Amino acid sequence: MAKNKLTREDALQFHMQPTPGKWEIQATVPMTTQRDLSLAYSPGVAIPCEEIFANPATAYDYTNKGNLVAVISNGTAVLGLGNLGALASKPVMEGKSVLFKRFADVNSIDIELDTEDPDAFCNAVRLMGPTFGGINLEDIKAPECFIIEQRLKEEMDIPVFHDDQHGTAVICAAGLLNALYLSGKKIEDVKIVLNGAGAAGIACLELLKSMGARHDNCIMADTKGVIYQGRTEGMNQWKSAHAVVTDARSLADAMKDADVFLGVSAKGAVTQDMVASMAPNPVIFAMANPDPEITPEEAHAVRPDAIVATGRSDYPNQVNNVLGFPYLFRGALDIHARAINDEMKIACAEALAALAREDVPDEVAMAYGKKLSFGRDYIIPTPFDPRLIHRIPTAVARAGMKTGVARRPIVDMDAYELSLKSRMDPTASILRSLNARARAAQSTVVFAEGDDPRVLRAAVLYQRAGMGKALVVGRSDDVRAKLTAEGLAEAVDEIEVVNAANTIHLETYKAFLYKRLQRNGFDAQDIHRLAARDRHVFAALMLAHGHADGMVTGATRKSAHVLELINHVFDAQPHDGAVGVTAVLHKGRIVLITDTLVHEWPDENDLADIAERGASVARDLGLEPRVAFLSFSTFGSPVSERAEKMRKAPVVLDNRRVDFEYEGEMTVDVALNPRAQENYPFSRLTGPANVLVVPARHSASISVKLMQEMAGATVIGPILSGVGKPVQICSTVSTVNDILNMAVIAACGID
Ligand SMILES: NC(=O)C1=CN([C@@H]2O[C@H](COP(=O)(O)OP(=O)(O)OC[C@H]3O[C@@H](n4cnc5c(N)ncnc54)[C@H](OP(=O)(O)O)[C@@H]3O)[C@@H](O)[C@H]2O)C=CC1
Ligand SMILES: CC(=O)C(=O)O
Ligand SMILES: [Mg+2]
Repeated sequence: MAKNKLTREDALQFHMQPTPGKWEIQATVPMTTQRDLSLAYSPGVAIPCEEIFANPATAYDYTNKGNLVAVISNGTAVLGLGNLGALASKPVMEGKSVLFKRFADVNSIDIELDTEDPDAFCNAVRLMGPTFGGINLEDIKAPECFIIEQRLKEEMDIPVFHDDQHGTAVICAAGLLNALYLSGKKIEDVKIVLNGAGAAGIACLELLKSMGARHDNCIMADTKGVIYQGRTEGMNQWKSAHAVVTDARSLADAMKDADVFLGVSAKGAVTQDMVASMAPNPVIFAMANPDPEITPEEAHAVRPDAIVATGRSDYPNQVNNVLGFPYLFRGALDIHARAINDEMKIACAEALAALAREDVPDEVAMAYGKKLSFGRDYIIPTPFDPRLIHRIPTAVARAGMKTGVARRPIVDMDAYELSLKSRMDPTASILRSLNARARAAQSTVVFAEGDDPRVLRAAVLYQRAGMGKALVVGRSDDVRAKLTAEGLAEAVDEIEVVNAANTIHLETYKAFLYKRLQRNGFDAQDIHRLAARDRHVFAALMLAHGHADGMVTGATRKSAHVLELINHVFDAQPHDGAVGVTAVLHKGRIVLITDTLVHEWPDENDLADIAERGASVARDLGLEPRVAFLSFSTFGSPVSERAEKMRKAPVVLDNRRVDFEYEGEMTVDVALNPRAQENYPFSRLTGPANVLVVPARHSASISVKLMQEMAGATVIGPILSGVGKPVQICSTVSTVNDILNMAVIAACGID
């Protein structure tokens, strides 16, 4: 079943926030000083221009050409939505660009050309050749796409690849190899019916035939029905090449006794009756996007013996070209290929099929919240498989070198494989695995501030993402009005609103609170006010009594105030061992900064406690902790009274015999930079620190906010640790995503 229900509103919000669209450009060189300007621009820029003029191959050394791919469309076949035109295709093309970056670290820009004329299209693309290392054509309808691709391949000296044709064919072939293996059938013997005789359909059938499928066993159909020999209506030369002698005229006729159905046509093109008439153990790839020809539920209802795949990410077996184009181009770019040829495509298909049969690493299981193993529901690797980046491009590059399209062959393949591994951003996998853990935990999270639209959105997202149950503290009519104003009216019935008026536990909560606070100047009336009217306290009481597994608050009030209120219910004071740990993610690195919430001016013993909590949170996030005690001096120089406690804290830890690395005092550059660390060979850190213990809360706050504002770092936290229950306090400037991240941390039980 499709698990993660997406609404139109979700999709539109995603595309609007934080800025319209899905990507932006950043400089990779410093652009701060006069000298930087003179190098990046005139006069310095003249030198590489002259070098490239003298030797064009050096464009790969002095410009971004070698890692830049254009995603180009005219919008004539946008997914399965039809001819929406150039402008409306832009979200898909921006999407392909970010997939290039995310999965294979290929820089990519989208270009939408407002023409249906193949000549005009080819001219525009050809003239852009010098800019790019490769051209990925996308969502251009058949038959024009065949003419365009063929011409551009002839006219350009960089890879030109129509993703909907060859990307789809490669993934379809990989999935089919494995599906047939599982159903005990051979490609030479099976009867294949393919619906949709366009870009994807023609290319799929051609590749499968080159891999052994027999012409007479393959029937192709389009909107006019079966493409039989002698048909004249709606034909073209590409369809004619696949016409067969057959009595079948409709798709239903063709599907009778078929072993394989491949759909690259449109939503709902296949009925349950058609599926029911197929041969035993049928293979059904309903690849139309965004909605398949038939859903897996519908297909399985009539044929439980079928292996079913779709193009979507919310069902098992996603047969989608996202598994192909990033890695095909990565391999091609890395050998400065002139083209992506058939051998490279087949190498890609075989490598993907082989990968799916291997043991799946735990990391992937974490990302998907379940163990995957080769079988009917796992015939093809999942897009988040971290092995793809080093396994597929190497296979593609090898095939390219063997077939002579490499301008710069790779000499050391082992080193190449290693360099591919290091391209991927480890922070992405941390966030992904937290999400997966939350999904597996299915925790009930109480969102204390149900009067804030950001909180409501986060609560709805939490629940819709299948993480568990979201409870929001608030008044039902107010929540309803706010959700409706946010365009989320249908979510009103999805999330549960909780408050003092609708709980049966109010008296229990009050008794608990009275017991804790009666000797601190609180009388019965104060207790009633706190328990019944303060949403932070009410949510904390729910958590304390096991009526929720985690709580999130702090979006509407300063964290110090919120912490004070939480302290009525939990022991979250400095002397209780509570600590705030903030994760800062930037440029593929993650560091935890602590204490960002509880201790104003910790002494050396507090600092040692803080280090222990920081190390524990690091382990919870999947990091092996290396703790640095930070100051403005390193190992006693310069001497300063203010640095004294940072010098003493490691000594306190020495006596505690903790099981993680720590060192200090040191400046932040020594903590983070391995070269700066070389000056201190006696240091006990074996690498850059990932937990930074700072001298005071104000320095913590300054560091985190500086990273956020100046560098655009992603900040998660402060994660409140040491309270014994997952209470997470976000900041008043939190976005919906920040609040959701805190809910995920709470849901994972990190405390
Ligand atoms: N999963 C994946 O990775 C991919 C999936 N696709 C999907 O494949 C589909 C086609 O894309 P593409 O090849 O680029 O588009 P094209 O426009 O090039 O081709 C579409 C083809 O589908 C046929 N068709 C359309 N509707 C029906 C129908 N109801 N019954 C039978 N045939 C139909 C058309 O028939 P006619 O010739 O008679 O007009 C045409 O032959 C889309 O849904 C797209 O999302 C595409 C690429 C990748
Ligand atoms: C996946 C894709 O490229 C398409 O559906 O068009
Ligand atoms: Mg496409």
